Amino acid sequence: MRNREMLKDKKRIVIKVGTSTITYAETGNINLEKLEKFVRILINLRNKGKEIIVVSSGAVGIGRNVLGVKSGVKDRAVRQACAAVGQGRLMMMYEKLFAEYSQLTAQVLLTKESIMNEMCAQNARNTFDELFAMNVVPIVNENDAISVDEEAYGNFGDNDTMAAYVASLVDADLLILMSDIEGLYTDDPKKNPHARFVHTVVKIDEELEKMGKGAGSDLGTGGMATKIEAAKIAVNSGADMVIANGQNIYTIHDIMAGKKVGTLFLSGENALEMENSLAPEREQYRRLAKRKRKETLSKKKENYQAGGMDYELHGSNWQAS
Ligand SMILES: Nc1ncnc2c1ncn2[C@@H]1O[C@H](COP(=O)(O)OP(=O)(O)O)[C@@H](O)[C@H]1O
Ligand SMILES: N[C@@H](CCC(=O)OP(=O)(O)O)C(=O)O
Repeated sequence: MRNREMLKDKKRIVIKVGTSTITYAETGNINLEKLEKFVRILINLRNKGKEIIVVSSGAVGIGRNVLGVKSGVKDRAVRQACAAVGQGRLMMMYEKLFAEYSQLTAQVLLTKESIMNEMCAQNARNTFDELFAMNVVPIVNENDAISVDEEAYGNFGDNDTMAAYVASLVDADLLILMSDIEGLYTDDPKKNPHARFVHTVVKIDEELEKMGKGAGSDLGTGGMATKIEAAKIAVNSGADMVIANGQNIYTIHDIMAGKKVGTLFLSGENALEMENSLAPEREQYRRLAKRKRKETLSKKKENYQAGGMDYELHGSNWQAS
């Protein structure tokens, strides 16, 4: 379990790619080479018998690019128009690439209501089940052209949490978020050079939540904060989650092979197993640390004695008096 072997056996997998993964940051154009590789990886996973759902961002970025709209436009109608144009272009590219391997795809555009309203959610669940039965790969995005943030349910705004809701809706056992960074650090490494990488998360607590800051680029939405939100939803629904760098899209192979790439968030059952398996190692470490502390203390005492100095015990530490 601890060496991520269990990832090999995952059957129903939701894979989310961010705008930064499928477009060139400098030009905003689609990265065709990467998209093609991505599609091949997905078909290969299908060939292995996995059930795949793709959550793909990119509608707004691609639409902006083809319409020549400058980045950073905040006007909602413009953004939604960009999404409407971009979504078509995005889907056309996926269709074309999947068709090369005779793999059928389906566009599923969701709103927050379609997940939060139990009747809509049941409909969506039935649709996904039917698509799986028909061997179709669903390609999901938020219905950006119509979703608004003021109404009863609001909108997702970011595909990280939406992908987690989708994973929960279809009872996926793994959610993979391909990002522009290799995973979670203790702080945004673009701003804090001392940030350390986190390989595995067993428990999402307040301290961990504080690590996740906003997006690091103009293209990204949500940053690490929404990915931690997504992790909470995923692990609570019983799916493990991995955040990895989409720069090298073949990393998906490594994840599925159980290699130690990205940050793995363990779901309840797996987290418990990990905790238990770590217990003897922790105990061993505690004993070792205690022995080392004792050795250091007696060395200190010896040094005081050798130097003819007076010393006394302060708490559990020898200090010169
Ligand atoms: N604790 C953190 N660890 C890693 N990245 C972080 C952290 N806090 C904020 N970030 C930022 O989140 C970004 C990734 O999210 P985002 O910009 O939404 O891109 P994407 O949509 O490609 O996932 C990183 O590039 C980084 O700048
Ligand atoms: N639904 C939006 C993407 C929102 C989003 O989360 O974007 P990203 O941070 O690039 O994954 C779109 O397709 O442009």
